[in-house]
Amino acid sequence: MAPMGIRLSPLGVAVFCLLGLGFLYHLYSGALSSRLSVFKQRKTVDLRDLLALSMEAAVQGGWEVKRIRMEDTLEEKSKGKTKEGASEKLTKGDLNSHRKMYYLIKNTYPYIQVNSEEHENSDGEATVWTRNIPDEVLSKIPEGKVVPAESVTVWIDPLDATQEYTENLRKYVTTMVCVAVNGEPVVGVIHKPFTGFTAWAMVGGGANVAPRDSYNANAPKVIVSRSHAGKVKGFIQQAFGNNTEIIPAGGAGYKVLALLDASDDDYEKADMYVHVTFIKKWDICAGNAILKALGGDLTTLKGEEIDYSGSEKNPGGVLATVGMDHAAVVKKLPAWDDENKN
Ligand SMILES: Nc1ncnc2c1ncn2[C@@H]1O[C@H](COP(=O)(O)O)[C@@H](OP(=O)(O)O)[C@H]1O
Ligand SMILES: [Mg+2]
Ligand SMILES: [Mg+2]
Ligand SMILES: [Mg+2]
Repeated sequence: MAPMGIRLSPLGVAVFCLLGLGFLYHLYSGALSSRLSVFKQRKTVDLRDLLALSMEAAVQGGWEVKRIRMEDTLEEKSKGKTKEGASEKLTKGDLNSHRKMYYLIKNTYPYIQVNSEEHENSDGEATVWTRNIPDEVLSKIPEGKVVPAESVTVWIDPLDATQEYTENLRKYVTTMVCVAVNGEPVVGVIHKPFTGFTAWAMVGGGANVAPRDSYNANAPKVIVSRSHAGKVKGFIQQAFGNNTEIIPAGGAGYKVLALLDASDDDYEKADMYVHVTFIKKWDICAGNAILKALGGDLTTLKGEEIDYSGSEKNPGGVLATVGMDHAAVVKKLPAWDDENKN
């Protein structure tokens, strides 16, 4: 009798091999994807590159803001009401600028967090940054500064002072980009679409604007909102007296520039900026970064630093100063009762 042997059918061998290969692929792809996710966590970004990109985004958004105003095709709508009941306006200038700015940044760095005031469901622009760093940046910041990509939050205000934009008060209008690292504002860009001026600064790097020579902390000229003022007048008079000069102006970006030496436009020269109603982080982050780079401060009315990560809300008001003792000013302010917190 012939010994019993196992006959392997060629089909069986093929199926067996395929199963084996599948199993190995499963193991390997698991290991590979976990390695890739480690790689992803280690992505980095250079803050000087982000500054140059932010400047480019603010300028490109600004072209749209200017064009829509010149063509008078604002298509003004209301997004709803602020907590205080003012109409929150939205125009084609806000939306077109958002599209330019958001996608330029997001297409260049898809893996960083970008928070814009506006949103849009249509397909975005296919633009990518040219990687050109302006000479004025290279000369003031000779070396880059690399940080982990996951520590970065970018805040975009595609059009600040929309209310004034609808009233054709052009000098108040800006486009803004801010880069925060671990919640701290480090790069700020405020662009003026109608003069073409771009104010920029990087904390610990450089800036193209500077504080004025002197400020009056005892009898200050205080710049405030003209369309979201709330009870700011009484608040300021309680701190500095009934004769305090109060300057109503539009735009959070404009009001920060009014503290500095910017000369592209006709700025009211203010000693401090105070805001008592609710405000969002895209309104104040760029100004905060610029003031911080110049040794100034932008805090809540209790003097607390603002964390530019997470939620967009800033319910604690704003006090912005440069070239003076910020903590001493906070002490002069009336108690802030968080009435705007939600
Ligand atoms: N109470 C409030 N609620 C929501 N947004 C406010 C606000 N007060 C001011 N802002 C926003 O902060 C920016 C500056 O305001 P103001 O000119 O009144 O000082 C404006 O940004 P946008 O124009 O980008 O919406 C405005 O909408
Ligand atoms: Mg708005
Ligand atoms: Mg704004
Ligand atoms: Mg806006």
